[in-house]
Amino acid sequence: MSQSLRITEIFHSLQGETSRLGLPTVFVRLTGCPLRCGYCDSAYAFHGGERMSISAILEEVARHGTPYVCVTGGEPLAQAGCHDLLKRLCDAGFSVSLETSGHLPIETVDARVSRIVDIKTPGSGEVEKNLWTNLNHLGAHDELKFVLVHRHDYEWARDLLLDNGLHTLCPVIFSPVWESLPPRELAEWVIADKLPVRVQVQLHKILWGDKPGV
Ligand SMILES: C[S@@+](CC[C@H](N)C(=O)[O-])C[C@H]1O[C@@H](n2cnc3c(N)ncnc32)[C@H](O)[C@@H]1O
Ligand SMILES: Nc1nc2[nH]cc(C(=O)O)c2c(=O)[nH]1
Ligand code: SF4
Ligand SMILES: [Mg+2]
Repeated sequence: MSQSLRITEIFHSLQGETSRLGLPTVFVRLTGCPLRCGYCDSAYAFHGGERMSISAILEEVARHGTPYVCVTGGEPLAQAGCHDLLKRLCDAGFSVSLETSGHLPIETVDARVSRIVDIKTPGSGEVEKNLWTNLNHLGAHDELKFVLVHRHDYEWARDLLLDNGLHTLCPVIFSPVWESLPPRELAEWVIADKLPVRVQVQLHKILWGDKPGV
């Protein structure tokens, strides 16, 4: 039997995060996640979904006719078939990014994929799940991301960044939790501390609000 993955949704939108911000992109959201971040905007992907073969996923992605694909979830790497899916998307010529929680090993991901690796903060409730050895496998086309709940998260992330020179590994994003940490406050903290990070607000939520499929 050919390999299948559990899929919550496949949709076409503008990339709302990372250095690919604003690019028309097809999103493949895999079902299931072993973490429970308090702020998660994708909890509808924890359960359910529909089994799809990798060929059927590729067909659906290709139907949208755009070169950029973002594989997300849920936690995509929690499904064994994710590695094959990423490889097949790259083989088909797509420019692929992966959103991952940083809880599972990233070194086995196809080298052509741009890996966006969250570092979970104390405010997420999942800080103890960070797999710190992932930091040894980052390259220039990957990105590290901190999603921040409050000032304490900011100071924790800032100190971790500066103590370990994380910005020398790959670009680093600081993003406020939507409608929790005011983006302007985060912007002013980063300016005051002259941090070598990119402050980013989720573009798709500014455009369409916080809902599935955008
Ligand atoms: C839904 S997660 C899926 C991928 C993976 N499980 C992870 O956590 O990276 C995709 C991205 O959305 C971020 N995110 C989730 N809820 C958010 C919220 N309420 N505000 C801002 N970013 C959020 C996550 O931190 C992560 O960077
Ligand atoms: N437009 C849009 N951009 C995104 N970038 C990462 C997303 C995600 O949920 O991982 C996402 C999403 O859900 N929508
Ligand atoms: S790891 Fe990602 S999908 Fe899972 S709960 Fe956290 S933000 Fe949501
Ligand atoms: Mg999202």
